[in-house]
Amino acid sequence: MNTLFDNLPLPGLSTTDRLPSAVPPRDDLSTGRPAGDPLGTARDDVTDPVERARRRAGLSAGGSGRPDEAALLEGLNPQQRAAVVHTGGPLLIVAGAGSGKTRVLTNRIAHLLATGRARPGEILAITFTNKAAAEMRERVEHLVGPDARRMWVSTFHSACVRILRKEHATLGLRSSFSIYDAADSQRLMTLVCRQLDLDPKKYPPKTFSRKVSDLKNELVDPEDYAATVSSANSFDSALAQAYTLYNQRLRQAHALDFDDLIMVTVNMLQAFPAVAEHYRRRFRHVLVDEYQDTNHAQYVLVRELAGVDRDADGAGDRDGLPPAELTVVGDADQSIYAFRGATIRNILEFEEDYPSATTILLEQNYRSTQNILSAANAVISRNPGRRAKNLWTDSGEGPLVVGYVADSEHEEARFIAEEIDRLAAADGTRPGDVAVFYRTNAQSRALEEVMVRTGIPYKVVGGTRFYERKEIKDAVAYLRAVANPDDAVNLRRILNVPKRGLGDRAEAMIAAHAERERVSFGAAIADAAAEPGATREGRPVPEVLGLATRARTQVRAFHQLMEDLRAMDAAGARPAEVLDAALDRSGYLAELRASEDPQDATRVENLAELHAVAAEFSEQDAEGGLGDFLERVSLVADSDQIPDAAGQEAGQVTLMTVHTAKGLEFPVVFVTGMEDGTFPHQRSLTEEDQLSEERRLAYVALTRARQRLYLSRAAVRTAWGMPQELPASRFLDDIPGSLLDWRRAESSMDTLRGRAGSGFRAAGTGYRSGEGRPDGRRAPARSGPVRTGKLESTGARLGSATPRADVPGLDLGDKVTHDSYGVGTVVGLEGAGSSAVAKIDFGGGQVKRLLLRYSPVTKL
Ligand SMILES: Nc1ncnc2c1ncn2[C@@H]1O[C@H](COP(=O)(O)OP(=O)(O)OP(=O)(O)O)[C@@H](O)[C@H]1O
Ligand SMILES: [Mg+2]
Repeated sequence: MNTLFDNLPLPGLSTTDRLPSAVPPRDDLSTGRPAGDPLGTARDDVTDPVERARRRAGLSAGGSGRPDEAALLEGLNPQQRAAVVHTGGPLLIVAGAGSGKTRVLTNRIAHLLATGRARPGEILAITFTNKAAAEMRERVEHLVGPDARRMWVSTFHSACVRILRKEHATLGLRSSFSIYDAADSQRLMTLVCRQLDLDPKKYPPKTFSRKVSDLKNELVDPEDYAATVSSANSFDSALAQAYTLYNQRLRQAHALDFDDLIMVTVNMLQAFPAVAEHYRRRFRHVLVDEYQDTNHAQYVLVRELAGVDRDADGAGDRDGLPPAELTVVGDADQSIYAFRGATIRNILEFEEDYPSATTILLEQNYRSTQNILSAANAVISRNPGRRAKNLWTDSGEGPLVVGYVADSEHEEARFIAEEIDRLAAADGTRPGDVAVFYRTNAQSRALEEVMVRTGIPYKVVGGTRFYERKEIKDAVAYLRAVANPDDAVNLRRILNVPKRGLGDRAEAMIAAHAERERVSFGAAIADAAAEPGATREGRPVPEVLGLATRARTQVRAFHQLMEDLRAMDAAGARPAEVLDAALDRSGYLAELRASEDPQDATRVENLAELHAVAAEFSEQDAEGGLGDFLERVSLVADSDQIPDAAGQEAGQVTLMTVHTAKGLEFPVVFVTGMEDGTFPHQRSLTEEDQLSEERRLAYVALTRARQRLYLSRAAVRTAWGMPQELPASRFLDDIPGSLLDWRRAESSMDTLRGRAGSGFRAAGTGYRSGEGRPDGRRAPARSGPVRTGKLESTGARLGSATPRADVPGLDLGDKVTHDSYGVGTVVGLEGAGSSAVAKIDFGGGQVKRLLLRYSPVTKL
C-alpha cells in the first residue's frame, strides 16, 4: 500500500519545528479544589478569585509535587480502585453512564505518576474533546505539578497533528501544512469534480466528500479503493477517480483533511518503523476515554502506538519492546457516532483483540438519582443484543422525571423558560446548572427566541459555529495562505475577496497554468505576477496565458500583499498583527465598514472577536507563531465552546445537541422534542440499526442529568416551514408511568384546548409571548445574535488580562457616534492600544462591545 505522501518531492523548507502546545490549559481552569476532592472531580465551588489565587499559590509553594497515594484512592469503590492500581496487560473498563469511568482514568494517570510507575513524558491520554483534555491535564497537573505538562493529553486529532508536525519531513510535508475542515474539503472536492467533468446531479461533490471521509476512516486509500471497483459501476469508478485526484490536490497544497490526520499518521507509523519505534519507546501508557466512539482508523492508531500485535496474544514484542500498558474506558450503550464510522465492535470485541486483557465493570452510578437512572435504563434496555448492566445509585430516588406535552415548539420553549425561573425561585437553581438538549441544531431557534425574550442568559453550543462564518473563514483563509503559500483552496477563496477584478476567468487561467506547468496554484500566482521577461533560477518564468493586462496588475498587487504578509510572519509578527495587516491592506475591513448592510456591522464585530482570540493566543503562548495559531483554530470543536466551571458560575443556560453533551453532566436537564420523527430522528424510523443508535443517544441525553430531568414534546412542530403533527416519542412510552410526573399530559391539553381554543396558554404563566416580563428583567446584551461560546468567554478574559484601560480620547460617559449603530454613550473601557475595547450603549437595549481598531467611533 502506498502512503499518501509517496513520491512527494522534499520541499527542503525550513523545519523550524515549534511543538504545538496542544490546547494549553486555560488560566481560569487552574482553580483551587474543594477539600476532600483531591482531583477536583466534584464541582469547583471556589468563586472568589482571590481565594483561588491563594490556593493556587499555596499549592505551588507547598510544591512537593507528589500526592499521597492513599489520597488518590480515597472515596473510590473497590472496582474503581482496582482499575486505578491495575498493572500489566491491557485494561478494559466498561460501565454505564456516570459510573466514574472518566474519573478513574484521571486518577489512574495521577496514580501512575504518584507511585513513580510512569514519568509524565511516558503518558498518552486520548479524550473526546479538547476541552475534556484540558480539564484532565489540569487536574493531573494540579496534583503532580508542572512536570505533568510533559504528558500528552489530547484528542486523537490533536495528538496526530502534534506527531505530524514533528515528523513532517518524513512525509515530505511542509511543517506549516494546512488542515482542511469539512467545508474546505468539500470545496476542494467540488473543484476536483468540475475538473473531471462530473455531472454534479449524478455525482454530488458533497456525497463524494462524505464517501471519501468514510473510506479514510476505514484506512482505504485511493489505490485500494480503485482496485475494488468494477468498471461497470460508473458511480464507484467516478468516485475512485475523484478520490485519487482529490488526494493529489491535497498533497500539492501541502494540506491534510481532517480524516487524513489519523490516516496519514497510521500510514506513517506503519511505513516507517523507526518513527513508530520512537513513539513506542516514548509512550509506555496509552489511555483512551470514550473508546466506544473510536472508528477503525483510530482503533489501528491505538494499536500502532501501543505496539500490540494483533495475533500475538497481546504480547506483541515489536521492536524488542514490550507493548505499552493500554487502558480503554467506554460504554457500548453510549456509542453515538456510527455516522462518522465509529464502531461499537471496538469495545465489544476488545477482549478478543487483546486476549490478555483484564476487564473491570463499574456498577455504581454517582451522577444521577434513582428515578433518572431507572428511566434511562428503561429506554436503553429495549436495544437488542446489548450486554445487560446493573447500574445502581445510593443517592436516593429524587424527584420524578417531569413530562410535558406542549402545543407547539414555541410553547415548549416557554414552558422551559418558566420552569427555569420557577426552579431559581424555589431552590436557587442557577442558569448555569441547566442544560437544554435537542436532537438537531435547527431546533434551537424557538428556544433561543424565548430565552432572549425572557432575559434568561443562555449560550448555544454548536450550530453555525464561529469559525464557519463567512467573514471568519475569509480572514482565516488569508492567514492560511500566508502560512502555506501552496494552499490552493484558501488562495482561491481569497483571490477575489474583496473584489479586485480577479473573477472566475482569471482564476481559471491561473488554474490552467498550474495544471500545465505542474506547479501549485500558489506558484502559478507567482508566475502570473512576474514581470514580462523575468527569470527564476536562471530560467524564464513561463507566461500565464489568457490574463488581461488589468488582471495581471491585480495579480501582482495580490501577490505582493501575500508576500509582504509572509515577510511579516517570518520576521516574528504576532498572529493578531498579521491578521490586522491582512484585513487592512486587502481592503476587506474597509469594504465592510463602508457597507450599509447591518449584517456587515456584525461581521466587523466577529472579526474583532477573531483578533481578540489571536491576541489571547499570544498572551498564553508568546512563542506561538501563525502555524500554531491556525492549528488551534482548526481543532476547535463544538464541545469546546461549553462553558467551563467559570462560565457556569457566570450563569448561562447551555443549549446544545445531545451529541455535544457526551461526557458532561448538569444538575438540571431538559430533553426537548421527544417525538417520533424528531427524537428518534425521522431517518431512523425504518432502520433497526439506526433506531438502536437513536436509543443510545436518548440514553446519553437522559443520563446527563444529576437531580432533575424534564422530557418535553410538542404536539405540533414546524419543520421546513410545515407544521406537522408528531406522535409521542417511542422512548417516552418505554419509561414506566410510575417514574413520570406529567405536568401537562395530552389528555389535559385536549380539554384545555377545547376551552381556550388555539390561543391557549398554560394556566398561571403570568405573561404571554411579546409581553414584557413582570419582573422587568432586561435581556442580556450579548445573548441572542452573537451565538458563539468563544465570544462570551474571550471577551471576559480580554478584559481581565488587560485590566488597565487606556483608550486615548475616550472616557466613561462620552457621547460617540458609530457609522452603523448611531449615537451612543461609553459605559465601559477595556484594554489598550490595538486591543482597546469600548462598551457603548446605543439605546434601546443595544449595548455593544466594540474593538475600536476595527469599529472606530467618533467622539461628539
Ligand atoms: N467514587 C466516587 N465517589 C463520588 N463521586 C464519584 C465517584 N466516582 C465518580 N464520581 C462522580 O460521578 C460523576 C460521574 O463520573 P464520570 O463523569 O467520571 O462518569 P463516566 O462514567 O465517565 O460518565 P459518562 O459515561 O457519562 O462519561 C462525576 O461527578 C464524578 O465526580
Ligand atoms: Mg466519561
